[in-house]
Amino acid sequence: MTITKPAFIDINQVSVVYDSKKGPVTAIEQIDKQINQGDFICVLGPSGCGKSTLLKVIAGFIQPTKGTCQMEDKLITQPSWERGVVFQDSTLYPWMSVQENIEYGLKMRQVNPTMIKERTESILEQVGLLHVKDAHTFELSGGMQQRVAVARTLVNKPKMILMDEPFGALDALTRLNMQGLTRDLWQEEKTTVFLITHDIDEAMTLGNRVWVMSKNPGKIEKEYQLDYTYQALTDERHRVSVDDKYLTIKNEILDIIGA
Ligand SMILES: Nc1ncnc2c1ncn2[C@@H]1O[C@H](COP(=O)(O)OP(=O)(O)OP(=O)(O)O)[C@@H](O)[C@H]1O
Repeated sequence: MTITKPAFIDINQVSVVYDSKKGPVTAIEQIDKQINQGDFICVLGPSGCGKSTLLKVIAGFIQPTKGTCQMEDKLITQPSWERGVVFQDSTLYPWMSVQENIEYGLKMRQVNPTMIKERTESILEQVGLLHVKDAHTFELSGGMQQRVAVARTLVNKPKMILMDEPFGALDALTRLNMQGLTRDLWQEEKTTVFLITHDIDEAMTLGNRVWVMSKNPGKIEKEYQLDYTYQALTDERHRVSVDDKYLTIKNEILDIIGA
């Protein structure tokens, strides 16, 4: 008898229909996908195709109208620290220092104080914020604030991190730095990442799997399994070589999303 391990995340025939003033809106329809532990999934698609809706189902913020979403064989029915979420404009607490913002979730969960101290120092170092740990978050640049948001999520040691256009508001250079940091943390922490972006290069150079969605109804049109992110991990300057295959896939994606 073969015993098959349950998928880490099992998105099983999920549809979400919102009620709106103009009537029901089908945001996503019959999405059927599995995510493996350790995957870095990047999701691309035109505006309104249901990317954030899918993230909210996995995070447990909303329930599917049809179908189910499970994590390690357990139905996802509510948000959990096991699935940390980072938004483009993650709100930090302005009256708290960087360190206090990061510690807050652990304190709420009544984690032991020695462990809180150890984990917070370690994550501050990993994201390069140790030198500003006592600063207020409003004193930091946008890129640094996003580092705090990522650190605040990772300090909980979530099994999965869900990111909704996390670098959308950052300038090009800061964005590149944050992409590199996210890739390194994914590798170091062996976590699972689900990241929504509008940037095809970002998706192709970060994800080991790229899901491309189309709209009306929102569904996953195509999946690419890529190894550019592993190339970047081993390259001294964290770059990937843009080969013919890369350009062909990028053009295919552009065609699917109708850009
Ligand atoms: N709470 C809601 N009530 C009604 N309709 C909604 C709600 N949230 C989203 N929608 C609709 O569902 C569809 C999918 O929205 P969603 O935000 O998931 O798309 P998206 O791909 O993330 O878009 P974007 O790239 O612009 O952020 C859209 O038509 C949107 O207007």
